[in-house]
Amino acid sequence: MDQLQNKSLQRKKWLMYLLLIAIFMLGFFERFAPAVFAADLMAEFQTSGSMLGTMTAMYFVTYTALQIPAGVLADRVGPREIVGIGAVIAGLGSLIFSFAPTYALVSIGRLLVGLGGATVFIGIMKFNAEWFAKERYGLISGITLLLGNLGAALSAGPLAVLLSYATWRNTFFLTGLIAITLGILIYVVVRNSPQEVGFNQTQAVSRKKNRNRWDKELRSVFAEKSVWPVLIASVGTNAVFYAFVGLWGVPLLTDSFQLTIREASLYTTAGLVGYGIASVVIGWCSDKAGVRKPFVVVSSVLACVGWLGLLIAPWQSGWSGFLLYTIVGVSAAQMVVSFAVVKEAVSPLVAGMALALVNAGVFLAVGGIQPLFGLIMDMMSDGAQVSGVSVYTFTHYQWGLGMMFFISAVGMIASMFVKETYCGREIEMEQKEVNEG
Ligand SMILES: NCCCC[C@H](N)C(=O)NCC(=O)O
Repeated sequence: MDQLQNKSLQRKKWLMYLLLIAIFMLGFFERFAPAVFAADLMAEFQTSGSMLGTMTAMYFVTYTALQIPAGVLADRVGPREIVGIGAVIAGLGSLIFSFAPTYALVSIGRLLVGLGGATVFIGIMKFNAEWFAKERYGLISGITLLLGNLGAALSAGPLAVLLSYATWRNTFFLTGLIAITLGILIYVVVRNSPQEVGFNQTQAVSRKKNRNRWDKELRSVFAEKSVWPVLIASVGTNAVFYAFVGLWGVPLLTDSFQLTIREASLYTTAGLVGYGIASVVIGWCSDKAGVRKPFVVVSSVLACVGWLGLLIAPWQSGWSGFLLYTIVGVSAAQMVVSFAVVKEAVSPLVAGMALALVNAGVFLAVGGIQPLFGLIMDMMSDGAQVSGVSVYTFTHYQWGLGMMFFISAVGMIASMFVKETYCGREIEMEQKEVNEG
């Protein structure tokens, strides 16, 4: 390939990546935006908090349930089709949400947003695997997760400001239109691999050559021993962190140290910022070093240190609290290397399924850890309530933190069993040996 061709290929690749990342960020925005509208939604539909929770949870349930099918489709059909169509479905869901006159219809809208959105992350990770050099997979995965989380951050602060000018209906109407437009553009512009635009310099194996049955392949991914330690290690770092910042991280500080919600959110923000920055740094460092496992193990150890610190160290609100929240956030960036390991441990033909399995596992774990944390605190509390709301002290939270430490310790043990994939070079060497032999 001459220099001119290479330049044109690079331009096309980044344009396609930009379109995909735009819909990924929009998806993250939609995922968390209902939190900002909670009061408006409850008032408009005359719902209780639990009904509102059920409606917003529809997104997560659908999203999680569809991860594996999305992985199968990413491998068998391709990112262009699944993300393009998924974005249009999510956009239609968002439009229905914005017009819905009833609770039932607003819930259907939310469900469609989850259904369409479920294809996006796995689609991008598959696209990255096909289009970017394997030596850069860690870095590009880190950048992808960082940008997605930026979409989540936009749904918190800036959306709250925007709400003084626009209603939730206008906001979802606009995001719906943007999602549909992006979906169409993705379908038209994105190509699944460089071969599709006439270049033949990728490590990807053409889907056309794959005549295996998808269910057999999926079973082979579930049976792949090297995937499970990665998943357990990721639960011990990433799932515990998400479960904490998503629910218990703020009340722990307001109940134990009498901080305001605004002050307490600064600590979870510190964790998220640490997570975002560390995602890019760990991906880059792992690519540069040419190894994955040491980064997985060190992150798991860091998670244990962070949770143990929150559990037994004499920390307070202030720098010590910020430090511990940041440590558990930084450790969660292990996910970037975890995704790279599973992608490299399996054949490129089933990379989407393997990535989906780990992502779905982490989502499921977050959904389990959050109520378990509350349940443990309820079991340990004397049932004291103020205006019908349970009152917890730091001692109650310590039981929940103990569970977090336990999960991270199990993850750390699992991390020792993670396979070293040498950034994909191992598979390449094995394939070379097979070809030569
Ligand atoms: N509830 C959040 C789980 C996060 C899992 C994983 N770290 C992630 O960010 N996945 C990206 C996605 O949007 O699926």
